[in-house]
Amino acid sequence: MERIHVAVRARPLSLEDAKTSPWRISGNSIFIPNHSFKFEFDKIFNEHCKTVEVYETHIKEIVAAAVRGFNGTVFAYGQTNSGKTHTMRGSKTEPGVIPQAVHDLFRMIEKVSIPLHLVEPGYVASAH
Ligand SMILES: Nc1ncnc2c1ncn2[C@@H]1O[C@H](COP(=O)(O)OP(=O)(O)OP(=O)(O)O)[C@@H](O)[C@H]1O
Repeated sequence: MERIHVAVRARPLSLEDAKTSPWRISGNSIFIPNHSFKFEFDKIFNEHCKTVEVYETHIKEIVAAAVRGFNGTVFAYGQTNSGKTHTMRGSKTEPGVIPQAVHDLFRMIEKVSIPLHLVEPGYVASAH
């Protein structure tokens, strides 16, 4: 995996927004029809994707690498209401990547033979 991986997650639009949003997704690109620009990303998850897919695609391996001693960071960036909390924290019905990572982390720790691990959880949310 590349050292830095940039993925976009599109969230479902309201009916009103869907009428006016000019943006279209094609593969891993976002564009406005009849305009020359096109923005390419490592991965685009469309509005139908579930958080588990986001987690399984890129984040699970970062958690696994952390257990092997590698540093890793996952952060969500976006305008207000774009779905950062939905993706990171989630809900009971659709857990976010944080609860999925914590679950996996302890499952992986149980399996390795090193007797002692120190887990120091932290969570930072910033609004500017
Ligand atoms: N992929 C999604 N599927 C369904 N609903 C979503 C999705 N992403 C976000 N939402 C809903 O959209 C609303 C805004 O999402 P959320 O609170 O996660 O945004 P945010 O980026 O954390 O906003 P803020 O920066 O203002 O805290 C919430 O009601 C959330 O449940």
